[in-house]
Amino acid sequence: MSTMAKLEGFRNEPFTDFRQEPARQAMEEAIARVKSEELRREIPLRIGGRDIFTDTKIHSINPGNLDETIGWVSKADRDLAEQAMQAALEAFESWKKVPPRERAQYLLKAAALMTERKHEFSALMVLEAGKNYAEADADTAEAIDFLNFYAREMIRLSEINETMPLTPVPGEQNRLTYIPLGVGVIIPPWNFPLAICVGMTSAAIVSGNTVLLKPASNTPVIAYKFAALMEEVGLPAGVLNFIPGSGGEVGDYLTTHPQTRFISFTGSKEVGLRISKLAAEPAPGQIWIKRLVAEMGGKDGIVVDETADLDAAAQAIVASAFGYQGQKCSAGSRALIVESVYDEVVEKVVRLTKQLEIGLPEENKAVGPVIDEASFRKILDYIEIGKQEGQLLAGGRQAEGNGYYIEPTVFAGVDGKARIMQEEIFGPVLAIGQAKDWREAIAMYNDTEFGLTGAFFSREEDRISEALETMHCGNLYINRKCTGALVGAHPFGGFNLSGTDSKAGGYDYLLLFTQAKLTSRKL
Ligand SMILES: NC(=O)c1ccc[n+]([C@@H]2O[C@H](COP(=O)([O-])OP(=O)(O)OC[C@H]3O[C@@H](n4cnc5c(N)ncnc54)[C@H](O)[C@@H]3O)[C@@H](O)[C@H]2O)c1
Ligand SMILES: N[C@@H](CCC=O)C(=O)O
Repeated sequence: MSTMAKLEGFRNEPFTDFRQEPARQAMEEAIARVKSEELRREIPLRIGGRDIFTDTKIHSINPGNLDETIGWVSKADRDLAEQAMQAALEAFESWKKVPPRERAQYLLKAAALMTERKHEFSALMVLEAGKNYAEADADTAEAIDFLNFYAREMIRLSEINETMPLTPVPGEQNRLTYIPLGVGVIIPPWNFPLAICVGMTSAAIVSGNTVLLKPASNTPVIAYKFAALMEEVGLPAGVLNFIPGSGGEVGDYLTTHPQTRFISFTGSKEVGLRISKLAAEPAPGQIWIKRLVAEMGGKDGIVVDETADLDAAAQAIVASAFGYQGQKCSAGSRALIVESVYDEVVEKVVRLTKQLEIGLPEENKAVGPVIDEASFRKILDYIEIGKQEGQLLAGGRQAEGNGYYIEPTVFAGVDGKARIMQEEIFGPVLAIGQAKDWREAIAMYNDTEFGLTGAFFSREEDRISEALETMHCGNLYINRKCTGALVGAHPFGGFNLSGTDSKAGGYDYLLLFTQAKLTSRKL
């Protein structure tokens, strides 16, 4: 790899405007191409640079068209997970010595290729994850951003002694160096199947670690496309090992493995807490405390006071609740509105919700399917619970289509302690509650075990200042929706049971995948 001459400052990859006909056409063509050239393939594991095909497979299907196979993905078992661990341990010995600038080059090259083939990556997500064009495009843009951002961050950390010198001591030469940890297990979720997978993996790799990537079982084909891209840019064999498999079997095996140095997990609270517990217990022969980064669920919400721009607030509530069918950890599944404007905001939210078109993501409808049958059943169960806990004002049923379609659903008059106000549903279900004033609305917002994203709508500066201090969450937004964090601009991570607040896309993130070594030399 050639060393880099001059690197421009980081800028976010722009989103595509699909209202423009050429952009829409380009995406339609990419979907047609992916359908004819990339679907229904047998996808291997990649261990130490070798393809391994297994008899047992994950059958990845299109959640919006259940007859469409996306791919047949080989599945690792414990033996293969162990082979991957050995390959990663071996590769670590050489990868850790590759200079940071050189490691960063692999990410920059991958970012450039992904940018060239942007619609191809997005098209595969439209089909495998059920994202509409804008949601898939934002996912790919975020993946490109992570690659570009973490490459630059690794270079910055490697030059830290120049930019943040240690306090000088006469007669000593002191240096701080961020060195890698070892072999890490990367466990991403399916809901940002490219962005989060790429972000978690590339951060660990560029920091000098080698990894075992266990993709989410609903979206392994897009994860493989990323793994293949890293090979295309020449990443040495064994640095990124691709091992799809059952969370219970492969996940537990690697979580408890004595040579696992760190685990980077993004997913549900339940699985995150299980990993946290298992990883805390040292295995025989283990000589470190495993480092755990765990980003988990949310019960995010939007607070609206009586001075707010109510149209903007209603639009933000609908976008936050129903973007990607409410399947974002940042989804605004609660709205807390002061009583004097409650009826007006509810009426606006219901009207906007009823305008949302439901249908096939490849036809770019606003609302597509939820990810799988288990989610579909769980969400419909929560809707039944909601009917006991609030007033159903929109949706409330399965929608038509050969997939897991559910109508965007709004419940109003929901008590702050109700289950649909407290539990993460992870689907297109919004619970609206009424507060006597804005302080009570904030108290209702804070009354949760989570603390990921939130938004406050008001025109009063004093209230905004107070809300900025009192709303307890990792990502708090004023007068805008609570989804859509941008890499570098809105470092992302939550409080409480939303996780370890690792701040993906932020300036502290790579520190989680390194250990700082201080050397002091007497002159
Ligand atoms: N905080 C964030 O940044 C963030 C971002 C995206 C999603 N999420 C959360 O993720 C959840 C949705 O994603 P999901 O359904 O994929 O979550 P999940 O917890 O079911 O699965 C996440 C990953 O963990 C794996 N897994 C399952 N059991 C395991 C085990 N015992 N050991 C190791 N790995 C195991 C899965 O295969 C998958 O790859 C939601 O709760 C959402 O809020 C959080
Ligand atoms: N970072 C994304 C959410 C990721 C979790 O699902 C957002 O800000 O909307």
